[in-house]
Amino acid sequence: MDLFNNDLVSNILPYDGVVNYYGKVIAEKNISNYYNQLLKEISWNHDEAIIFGKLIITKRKVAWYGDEPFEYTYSKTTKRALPWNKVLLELKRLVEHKTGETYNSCLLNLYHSGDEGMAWHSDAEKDLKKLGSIGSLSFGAERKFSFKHKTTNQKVDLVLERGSLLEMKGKTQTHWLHRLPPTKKVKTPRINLTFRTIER
Ligand SMILES: O=C(O)CCC(=O)C(=O)O
Ligand SMILES: [Fe+2]
Repeated sequence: MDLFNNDLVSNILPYDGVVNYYGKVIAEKNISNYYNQLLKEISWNHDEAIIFGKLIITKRKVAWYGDEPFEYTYSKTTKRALPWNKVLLELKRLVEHKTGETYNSCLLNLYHSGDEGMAWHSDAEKDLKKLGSIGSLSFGAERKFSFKHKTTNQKVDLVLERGSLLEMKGKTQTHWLHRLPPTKKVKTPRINLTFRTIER
């Protein structure tokens, strides 16, 4: 059943990487339960970043979970992973089942409204598995998500539906940036989970 479904999932990038959009992978009746559970049971905190030497506190909230208390450094600040809880382990298994990959950590983002987004970046920190898979689950408000090629500037946009799974792998992070653009149209929160593999 899942193998059959996977055959229908195709790469949305034209070249230089693989991004598979699986659409909704969670039963409609369970999507809002997961959203509420994540809102309640995740240890959400405002993110800190150092940009041009200045400490910035983001409006969006983040959390970081993993197999071990991994330290994860990005935007020049270091975070330590919390141990998995039940809902995250359940979602990790679901993503692993769909993509056929394994993950040992998860970065979560809570965007309170369309005012909050994430600027152009690629996920290529030195501790992340090279060319590894990143599995991205979305809950709450539907938002546009964009890719931009680093040299050709070609753009690819899609809408990340509630309960959907997006997978980025191969050379995607080498050649493409991605972002969650802010939007005036969205007034409600969105939760995103990116399952990743940290290597030491
Ligand atoms: O919110 C999203 O959909 C993606 C977030 C993201 O790109 C990241 O956490 O690296
Ligand atoms: Fe990212």
